[in-house]
Amino acid sequence: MSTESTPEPSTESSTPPSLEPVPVVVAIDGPSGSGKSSVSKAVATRLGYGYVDTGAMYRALAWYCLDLGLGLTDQAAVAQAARDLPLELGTDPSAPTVVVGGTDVSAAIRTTEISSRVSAVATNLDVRAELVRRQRELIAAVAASQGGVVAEGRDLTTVVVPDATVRLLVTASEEARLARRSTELHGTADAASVAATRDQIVRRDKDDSAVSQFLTAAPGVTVVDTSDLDFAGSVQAVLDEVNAVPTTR
Ligand SMILES: Nc1ncnc2c1ncn2[C@@H]1O[C@H](COP(=O)(O)OP(=O)(O)OP(=O)(O)O)[C@@H](O)[C@H]1O
Ligand SMILES: Nc1ccn([C@H]2C[C@H](O)[C@@H](COP(=O)(O)O)O2)c(=O)n1
Repeated sequence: MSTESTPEPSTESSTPPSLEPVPVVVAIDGPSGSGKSSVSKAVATRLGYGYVDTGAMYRALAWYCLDLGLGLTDQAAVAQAARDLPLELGTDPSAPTVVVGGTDVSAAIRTTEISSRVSAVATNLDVRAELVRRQRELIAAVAASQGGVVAEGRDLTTVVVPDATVRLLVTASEEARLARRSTELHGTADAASVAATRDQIVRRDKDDSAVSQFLTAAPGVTVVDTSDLDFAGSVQAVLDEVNAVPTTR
């Protein structure tokens, strides 16, 4: 007779497998002056994520082309410059930096000259192909290394990372956007200052919207309208959207 005992049925409880965090990609688009850059930086800081400012890449290219003496409407030369662009983008949301060929151009790319001329390079489709390729690589690397990334611009939700964890269109009325940019540039939103700001908001959005959808939300993209929110309220509205999405698998 065998002395071996019959194995008891397993008494293990049916504990669910532990959930692993997945790298989070928050994609934010919006028109000029909607507050997407400042809100994205604040959200990334709060969440401990990296920050990718894709507009800074188009601005850096415009700066590089002007520094080389290229005409921004010379499509082939500007596209070649995009492929050659020696760009390093710092992704710390509390101190994002933009370096081209060893020169820190973080401030130089924010001048009125670059703001008013950058659409000429951003509407060059060969430029977009090259910069979108670089943006996808950078976003994936930052998300993997930091657990999450907030990336913002005009075509993140539709072209660059349409499969992002969270897809938002941060917008505001034209009146609110003009007032914000006017206050930022001139310290006031009086009629003369707002009029002087129109090119940077209205004309630029018209030009940029010829190649990207950021005036209306694409299917699956959530609109965050900040027209009646203060800055802290805008940050909280975006955080609420991010926190509503499961980030484990
Ligand atoms: N409720 C608000 N939400 C967000 N930003 C606000 C708000 N009120 C004022 N601002 C200010 O609006 C200005 C414009 O914001 P920001 O530069 O982030 O816009 P943007 O959408 O990134 O513009 P652009 O695409 O032209 O760079 C900033 O000075 C910001 O502090
Ligand atoms: N994903 C992007 C980001 C930016 N642009 C264009 C739009 C602007 O004219 C320019 C600079 O952007 P900003 O720094 O003002 O946000 O680049 C784009 O076409 N696509």
